[in-house]
Amino acid sequence: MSEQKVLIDCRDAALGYEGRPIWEHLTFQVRRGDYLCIVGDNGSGKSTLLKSMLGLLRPLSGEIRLDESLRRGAIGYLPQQTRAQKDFPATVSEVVLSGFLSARGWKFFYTPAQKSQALQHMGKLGILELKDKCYRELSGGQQQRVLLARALCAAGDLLVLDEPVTGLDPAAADDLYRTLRYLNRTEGMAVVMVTHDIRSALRDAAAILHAGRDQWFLGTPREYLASPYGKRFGGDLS
Ligand SMILES: Nc1ncnc2c1ncn2[C@@H]1O[C@H](COP(=O)(O)OP(=O)(O)OP(=O)(O)O)[C@@H](O)[C@H]1O
Repeated sequence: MSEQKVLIDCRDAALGYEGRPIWEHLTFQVRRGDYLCIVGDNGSGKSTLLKSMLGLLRPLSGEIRLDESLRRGAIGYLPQQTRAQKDFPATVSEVVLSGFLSARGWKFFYTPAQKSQALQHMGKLGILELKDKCYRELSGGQQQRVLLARALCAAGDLLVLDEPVTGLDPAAADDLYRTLRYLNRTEGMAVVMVTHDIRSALRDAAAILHAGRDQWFLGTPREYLASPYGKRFGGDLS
């Protein structure tokens, strides 16, 4: 068992709306350096869980406890992109820097430290040369990198991603996964990702949480493949 700091501690939680639970008796932890993929059919409750993890939806019972830094807003969140966002008329730098908005408080300008951090994140994600370009003129893969750099500005130890490769071609998707592996393995960031890409979940995740209609399953990729949920995919880990 990892000795890393616990970021999210979910204990016997029931999650849902108007008193009707979608998840029941949900218990799991996310620690620094974890890589958790949340999978399951459409409508099975994945977004409901993300909203609860982000503190946007209160559990019906039980509790989801967030580490102090997360409660102060240090969560890098990459939401599903809407069409309107794809057409956002701002430069790449402006979009990346907006990741600091919640930390900026009453100030009107970004601090030199924030500007330099934003440049570092852009460098790390290979988009530095795009910094003065207009966001809406970029490819889908480049846009996701910009949004990831933006999420890193807000992130402390945790990145939360909602179907991040939707609409990307296989090469761009692989690029994004490689970057996430780097952030996870080299920088120790915890990654929590909702995904329909079961192959990448089996390859990269340390744990898979399956949202089922009546019950959920949590285990390693190997345990998942041996479970009734994973057997459906009939794949292997090679
Ligand atoms: N605000 C809400 N109020 C009431 N019910 C909701 C609300 N949001 C979602 N639901 C219901 O909760 C259930 C789970 O929805 P959720 O969006 O969490 O599923 P999902 O697994 O993320 O689906 P998808 O893969 O399609 O994104 C669905 O039956 C949905 O209709």
